[in-house]
Amino acid sequence: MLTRAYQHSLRGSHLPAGQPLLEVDAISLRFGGVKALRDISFTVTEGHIHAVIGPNGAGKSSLLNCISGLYHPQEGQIRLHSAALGADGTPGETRTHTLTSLPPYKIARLGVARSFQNIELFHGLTVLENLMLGRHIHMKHSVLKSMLWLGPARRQEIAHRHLVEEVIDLLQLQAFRGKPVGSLAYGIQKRVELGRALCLQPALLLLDEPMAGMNAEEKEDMARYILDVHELASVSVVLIEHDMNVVMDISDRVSVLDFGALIADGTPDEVKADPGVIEAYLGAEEEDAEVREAVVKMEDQIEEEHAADRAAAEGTEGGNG
Ligand SMILES: Nc1ncnc2c1ncn2[C@@H]1O[C@H](COP(=O)(O)OP(=O)(O)OP(=O)(O)O)[C@@H](O)[C@H]1O
Repeated sequence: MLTRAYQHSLRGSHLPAGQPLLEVDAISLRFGGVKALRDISFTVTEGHIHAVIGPNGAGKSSLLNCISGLYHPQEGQIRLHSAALGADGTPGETRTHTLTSLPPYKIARLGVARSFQNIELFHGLTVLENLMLGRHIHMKHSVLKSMLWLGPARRQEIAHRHLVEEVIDLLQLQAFRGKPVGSLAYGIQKRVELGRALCLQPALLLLDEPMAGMNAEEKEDMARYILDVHELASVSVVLIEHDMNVVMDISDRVSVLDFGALIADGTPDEVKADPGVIEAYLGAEEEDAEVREAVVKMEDQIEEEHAADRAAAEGTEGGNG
């Protein structure tokens, strides 16, 4: 819940809602003989939560890595649209940036912020320090000088602190502000990671499985925070998720990957009813069930062998006594 009115906009884009923000246009990515992405096209709309879902190995993280510049697809283009802010505060001239050939830091400067599947925070630093590091792109003075309170760096730090405090408030991190990130529960660390990406004032927020490894209650909390980021801060989000049920309630649009191909792209209701999607997910579930069954059988066998060993050892001890 909001506790006060916010002064800073956390949204880095000035495009009107409903316009194309990110266009993924016929991208293909190969690793040697592995085709991780095959001719993928879809559009992310300004103001949307756009989920990309798919079973393990479908290509979701590869796609996110292409958008954020960690991977460069061999074919196709990814374009980001932006608008300058006019003097009267309304959106001005629009520009298109081709991301496909840019390095990650330039893509981040254009306002594309991301969180990672495995938490990538500084575990020895506090929540506040980690969030301040999320502001580095907007800082003229180094973070080190700011931490040392030197001259103009101090004024800069105060301005950035205001924004960071609003992120802390939005994500209800007040109780953890001064604690080292490494000492916090996993679910809170994931929230701090979301906060750090938000501190960039992103035009587009890329979240890579923000609910991975969480129990049902933690997943529900995280979904609530993502909705708050979207509704209260109006930030557009691309959300990668493995679990179809988690994203259906909060997404405006869903793209489904399977074996590197886009098998569906539509509203949650359209995607849920798509026979190809149902088959891909049922297939994956059946495979999971087969693996689980094999593991149970193996564990039973190991247990039987241990029991036989123990019985033999007891028999030997009895004989010696
Ligand atoms: N750096 C890499 N080198 C070689 N192969 C890779 C690399 N990254 C991904 N792949 C391969 O590309 C395919 C897609 O993997 P990716 O991690 O994108 O899938 P995913 O949908 O994110 O899976 P998960 O849900 O398990 O995270 C897989 O076959 C994977 O082994």
